[in-house]
Amino acid sequence: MSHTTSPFGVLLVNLGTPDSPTAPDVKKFLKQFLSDPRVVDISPWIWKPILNGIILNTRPAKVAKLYESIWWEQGSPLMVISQRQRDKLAQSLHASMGVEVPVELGMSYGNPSLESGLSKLKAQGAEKIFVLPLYAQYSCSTVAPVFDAIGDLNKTKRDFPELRINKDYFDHPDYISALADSVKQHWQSKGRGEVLLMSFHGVPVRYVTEGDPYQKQCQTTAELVAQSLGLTTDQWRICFQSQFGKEEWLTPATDMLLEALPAEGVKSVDIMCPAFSSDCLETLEEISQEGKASFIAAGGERYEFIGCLNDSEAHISLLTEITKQQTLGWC
Ligand SMILES: C=CC1=C(C)c2cc3[nH]c(cc4nc(cc5[nH]c(cc1n2)c(C)c5CCC(=O)O)C(CCC(=O)O)=C4C)c(C)c3C=C
Ligand SMILES: [Fe+2]
Ligand SMILES: [Fe+2]
Repeated sequence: MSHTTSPFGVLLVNLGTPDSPTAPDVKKFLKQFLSDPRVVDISPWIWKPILNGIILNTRPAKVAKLYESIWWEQGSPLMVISQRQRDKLAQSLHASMGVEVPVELGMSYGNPSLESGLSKLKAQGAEKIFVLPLYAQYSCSTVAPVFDAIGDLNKTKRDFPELRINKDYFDHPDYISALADSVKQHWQSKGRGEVLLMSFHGVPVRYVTEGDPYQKQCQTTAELVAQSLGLTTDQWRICFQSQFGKEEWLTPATDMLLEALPAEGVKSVDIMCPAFSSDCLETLEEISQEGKASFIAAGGERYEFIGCLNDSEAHISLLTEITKQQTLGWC
C-alpha cells in the first residue's frame, strides 16, 4: 500500500460534550453552547440574564448527575465514540484511496476545539480541508454554527485553506441502508416490537417556519428507513426529543408519545435516534433509560433501544463514501 500523503485532510465535527461529569465542567460546556445565538436566538438582553442568572446556576448540577450515569471509564461516550470514528475513518480512507488522509476531530463547543482540529490538519500538511459535520439532517442550530465558526477562525488569517463543508446526508442511500440494517440486526437479536419509533432531536418550531429544512429532512429520513424495512404506516412513528425551554418545539414530543402509546394499545416498541451519529447523553440517558421508565410506567410492556451507528462498519463506510464523493478532484 502506498504511503503518499493526500493534499487534503478531513475535519470530523460533532457538537461536543463536557470534559468530566462534574458541575463545573458541565457549566463551562453549557455556557459556551447556550451562548451561541444559532442555538438560542432570542435577544441577548433577554437571554443573558436568564442564562447566567438561572440556567447556569441550576442546570449544571442536575445534568452532571445524568452525565455521571452514562459516563464510561475512558470518558464521555460521545467523545470516546468520536475518537473511534476518527481512527477508523482514517484507516478506511487509507485503504480505499491508497493515500494517507489525515482525519482530526473538532467539536463546536468544548474540547477538542474546531481550531485545534484545523491546526492539527495543517501540521500534517493538509492544504485543503473537507469538513464533515456528523449531523445527517441540516439544522440552523447544529450545522450552521460550524460554517460560522470556521469563517470566524479565518477572519484573523492572511491565508486560508481551500474548504468544502458537507451540509447534510439525510437521504444518502448508504445512510438509509445503515440505519435499516441496524434495525434488522436489532430485531434478530432482541425480537421485534409492534412499532418502530424514530426519535429525532427537536428544535423550536419557529426555526422551521423561518426556513430551517431540518423537520423536512427528518421526515424524509424516517420515510426512507420505513420504506426500506417494508413497514406499513401503523408500524412506525416519528417523534422529537430533548425539548429545552418554554418555546413551542417540534411535535410529537417523544416523552409525550411514550406516555400515550400504551393507552392506544401499543405495548411493545423499538426506538432509534437517527439524528445522532454517536450515542450520547440524549440517547443513553434520555431515550434508553428515562424513556423506558416512562413507557413502562404508562403501561408499556417491552421497550428496546437501538443504539446509534457509532463506529460500526456501515457507518464508517458511509463516512468514507461521503468523503470520497465530496473531495472528487482533490486527490
Ligand atoms: C437550547 C436548545 C437546543 C437545541 C436547539 C439543540 C439542538 C440539537 N442538539 C443536537 C445534539 C446534541 N445535543 C446535545 C446536548 C444538549 N443539547 C441542548 C440543547 C439544544 N440542542 C442542551 C442544553 C444539551 C446539554 C445537555 C443538557 O443540558 O440537557 C448533545 C451532546 C450530548 C452529550 O453526550 O454530551 C448532542 C449530540 C442536535 C442533533 C440538535 C438539532 C438538530
Ligand atoms: Fe441538543
Ligand atoms: Fe436532553
